[in-house]
Amino acid sequence: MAVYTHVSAEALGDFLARYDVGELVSAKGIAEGVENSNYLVDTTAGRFILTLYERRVAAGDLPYFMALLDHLAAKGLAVPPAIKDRAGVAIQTLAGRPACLIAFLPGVSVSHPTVAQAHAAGEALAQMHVALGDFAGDRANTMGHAHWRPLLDRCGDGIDSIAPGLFIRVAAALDDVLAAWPSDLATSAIHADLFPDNVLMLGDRVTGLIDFYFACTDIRAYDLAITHSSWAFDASGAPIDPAVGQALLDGYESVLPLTEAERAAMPVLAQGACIRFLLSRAYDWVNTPADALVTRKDPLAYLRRLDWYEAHPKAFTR
Ligand SMILES: Nc1ncnc2c1ncn2[C@@H]1O[C@H](COP(=O)(O)OP(=O)(O)O)[C@@H](O)[C@H]1O
Ligand SMILES: N[C@@H](CCOP(=O)(O)O)C(=O)O
Repeated sequence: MAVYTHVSAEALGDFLARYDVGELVSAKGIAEGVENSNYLVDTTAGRFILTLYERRVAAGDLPYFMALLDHLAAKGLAVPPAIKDRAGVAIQTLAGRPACLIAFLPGVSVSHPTVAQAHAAGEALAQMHVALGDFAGDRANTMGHAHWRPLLDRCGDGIDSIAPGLFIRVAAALDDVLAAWPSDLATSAIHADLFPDNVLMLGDRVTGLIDFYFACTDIRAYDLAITHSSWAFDASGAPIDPAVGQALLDGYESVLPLTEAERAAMPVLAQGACIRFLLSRAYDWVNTPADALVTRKDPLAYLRRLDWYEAHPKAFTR
């Protein structure tokens, strides 16, 4: 459940009155997601998403995220731009939180991607990278590789309560990955969290890419590695049909072929992706009470993926 901030009907009605979006009909908290509070809002003019930014989203980063969404939407990509009120303002304050009213996109996120769906997601990621080639915005990756050791240190010994020996296991993997981390690959704005739950689909068609709140400037192929680490495995971290992971890569390369240097770096980028999500999940696991409303995500699913990438160094070889 991810509704951290309650918005009263009165406050929402006053908020919507700033916009040309009709009258409030209904509003329901959305259970999916872990970062922000999201409501599905129906008005007499249509359907919208109301997002109140919590936790890891800094208000100062919102102009970057909104500019990125406007850039992609202007190029015809299926992303949800924020709606502007009558004064042209997109980033608002509601119930004491930064808040945006966002275009609703149709589609559902798949739990068990098929080959065709993974191929379409890979294509959509590459199309996004192409469209971001001339995006001027810049945001440092606050969850990037330079932050992983400090994050592991902040988890501390507590991480061993998740699995005995986890601290030492992650520290060793981190040493290897940081020693091999590439410094010469193309960078651009990346999504950095394109998990299946952030891709809306109807059948085999991508109808929306959402949740850009980790977007940042980083290695472009790292975005593909993050996406692979989330699409090619099930929720427990076990690899699903290898054809699904391959279809994701094929879909990506049908639009934007990898360079040889990018392909060679994919194993270390994928292991880095595993460490990044293992650590953020572990930090949340250790710091979120087991009875909190939000569902904690399993850090060990990312340890299993890390094990798999380490054991399959040729997974990205043609
Ligand atoms: N623009 C949108 N159109 C349709 N549904 C959306 C949209 N944005 C979010 N959602 C729904 O809300 C859920 C949570 O959104 P998300 O941005 O992933 O939250 P969080 O940032 O908390 O992880 C999504 O899984 C999806 O069901
Ligand atoms: N995708 C991350 C957590 C971020 O959650 P999201 O719902 O905002 O995508 C993970 O699975 O660890």
